[in-house]
Amino acid sequence: MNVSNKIGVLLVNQGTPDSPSVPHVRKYLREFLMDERVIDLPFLKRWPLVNLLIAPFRAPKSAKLYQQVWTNEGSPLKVYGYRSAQLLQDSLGKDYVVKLAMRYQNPSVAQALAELKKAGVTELVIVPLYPQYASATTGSVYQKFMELLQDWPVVPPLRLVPQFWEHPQFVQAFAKIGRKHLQQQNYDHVVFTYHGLPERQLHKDEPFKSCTEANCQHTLHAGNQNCYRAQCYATSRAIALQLGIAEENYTVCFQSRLGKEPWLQPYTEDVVQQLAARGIKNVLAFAPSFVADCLETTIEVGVEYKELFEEHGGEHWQLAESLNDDATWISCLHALVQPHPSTADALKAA
Ligand SMILES: C=CC1=C(C)c2cc3[nH]c(cc4nc(cc5[nH]c(cc1n2)c(C)c5CCC(=O)O)C(CCC(=O)O)=C4C)c(C)c3C=C
Ligand SMILES: [Fe+2]
Ligand SMILES: [Fe+2]
Repeated sequence: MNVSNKIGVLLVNQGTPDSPSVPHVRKYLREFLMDERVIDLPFLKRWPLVNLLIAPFRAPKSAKLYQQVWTNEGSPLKVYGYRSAQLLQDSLGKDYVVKLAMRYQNPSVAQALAELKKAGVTELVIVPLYPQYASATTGSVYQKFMELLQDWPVVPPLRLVPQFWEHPQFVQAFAKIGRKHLQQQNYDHVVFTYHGLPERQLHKDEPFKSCTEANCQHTLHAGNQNCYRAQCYATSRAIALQLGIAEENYTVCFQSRLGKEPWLQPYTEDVVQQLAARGIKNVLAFAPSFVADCLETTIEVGVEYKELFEEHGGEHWQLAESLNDDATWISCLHALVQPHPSTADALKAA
């Protein structure tokens, strides 16, 4: 019998509002922040915090920022997501069906999975688009899938792609973008700024109780290999090594803090001011926890930190653009989906 296998590939990113209007941004924030892995408080504390405090007050401010990044095609995160999905589809060929999903809002994970089911896929590969593991991101995507697959009478062979910060093509893709900037201009310093997390979230999975800033900053070992902070430092080391940037010429920091409790430190806003105070004039900033430009890169890093740097005496602050639809990044995605010949290829060869 001739069995034709089709492999469904789902690229999943964080999500973005359907439009930059206040009601759509509020709806997005509510869904996002009510995820227990994002705000890891009991429901009775999380619900009023999100629905009565954060979403109503943050939505109008965030909507104004979303209006600044919005393009004719929509939110950049989604536009680059669709482009990457199409390029990956072209690269993988007809034995694969590639879809994009957003963990929050649209296209929803449920909708994308239903489309893959309709397309008759017999295997699934889930690719959370987060280079470093965090419970709030990769963990949440995995959980969502496991919930949705509960309704499938036949659960197909499934592969959950893990964090990929050390994948050679991921590192090369960022290094290539950095090299282009370093050839155009002299920089005194490089900043690697990562999306932050509440510090407390790191200590939920520490079998060896070894997660400390000093420890995670320098080593990645069995005890902290799943630690987001340790992976962020390791990502920076890998990119810096490719670019020949010495340790004293770069700084790792964490952005986007929400609320009053301690998040991962050093905070990017403090680092920006300290660098300017040290007389650093030209900075190249990478944001390698994102694979596509979005509000958090274009506005927060590219506009807000730039203004802060200049206010404190800095002269030139440049955001290195994200991977977006870069060819090396698409080959990284291809390798993540197909690390070795697929079942379909093996069947064809037999
Ligand atoms: C408790 C709050 C938050 C945690 C924890 C968090 C983790 C986290 N987020 C990303 C990637 C993205 N975040 C984006 C937007 C965004 N993030 C938060 C809050 C937390 N994130 C908010 C409130 C928002 C909305 C924007 C705003 O109001 O500031 C986005 C999407 C940006 C877009 O253009 O739509 C991404 C992507 C990571 C990688 C991460 C933990 C590692
Ligand atoms: Fe976020
Ligand atoms: Fe750690």
